[in-house]
Amino acid sequence: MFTLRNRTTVKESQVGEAVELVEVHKEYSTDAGVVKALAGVSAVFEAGTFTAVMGPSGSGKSTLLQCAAGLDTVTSGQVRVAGAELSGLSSNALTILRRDRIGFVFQAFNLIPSLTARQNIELPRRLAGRPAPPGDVDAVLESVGLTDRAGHRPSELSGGQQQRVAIARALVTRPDVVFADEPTGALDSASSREVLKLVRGLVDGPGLTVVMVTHDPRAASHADRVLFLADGRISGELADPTADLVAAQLAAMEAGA
Ligand SMILES: Nc1ncnc2c1ncn2[C@@H]1O[C@H](COP(=O)(O)OP(=O)(O)OP(=O)(O)O)[C@@H](O)[C@H]1O
Repeated sequence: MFTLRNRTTVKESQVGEAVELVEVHKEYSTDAGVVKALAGVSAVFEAGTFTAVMGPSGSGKSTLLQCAAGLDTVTSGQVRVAGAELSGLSSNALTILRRDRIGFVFQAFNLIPSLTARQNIELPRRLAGRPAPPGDVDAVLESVGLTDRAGHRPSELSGGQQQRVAIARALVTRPDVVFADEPTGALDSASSREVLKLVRGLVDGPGLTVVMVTHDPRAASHADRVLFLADGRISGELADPTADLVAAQLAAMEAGA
């Protein structure tokens, strides 16, 4: 299993809140007027936990993820990641925080077709001018079960394997938090299960914090809890979710209950 940085000592961020949002508002100005994507979201994501974020289309899930990961700025409110308040950081410090402490996994695997799995994993660190030690790349390849596929290009890998390469790429910087936006959205159910088991293992083993947007109740059932969003607000929360309970909650939301 891949070992996160300083696992011999307990990091401050692993015993408290890895991510905290306080009264976060996010508005977009459009030709049609102002869109309130987030309308006062407060949430804590404890270190070493796995949270699924669900809700109807347009409820603000991706915006929440983008703001929490420092990929987008908030209109008002605060976002803290690993103890740092994002709006208080210079753009340089924010870049370093994102590079060193945060991983991001998308629905589209976003792999470079001409590069091998290993080269794809190495790419972000190379572009940042800080190549990963080969041992680190070996460790993440092993942690996602792709040691024997390191030399394969994306076209030679299944969808599930490609997403595992994308996860390894997010892990090679040894982040505290991984944000995943519909990571199983493009996968069949068997590959989805494989990827979700892997993610679950990264939380249970090395103690990663994972925040995952999904539309799929079965995917959400792998998480420790589900946060439900509606109209840019948190409308509910479910601990120890099962697929049936999640589906029932979503159906109730759709029915306006
Ligand atoms: N860059 C943007 N400019 C203008 N409006 C935006 C922008 N990004 C998101 N929005 C709007 O903000 C609201 C929330 O969008 P968001 O993508 O966060 O929802 P979502 O819950 O992730 O939706 P989906 O499940 O369909 O992906 C929507 O009304 C959307 O149209």
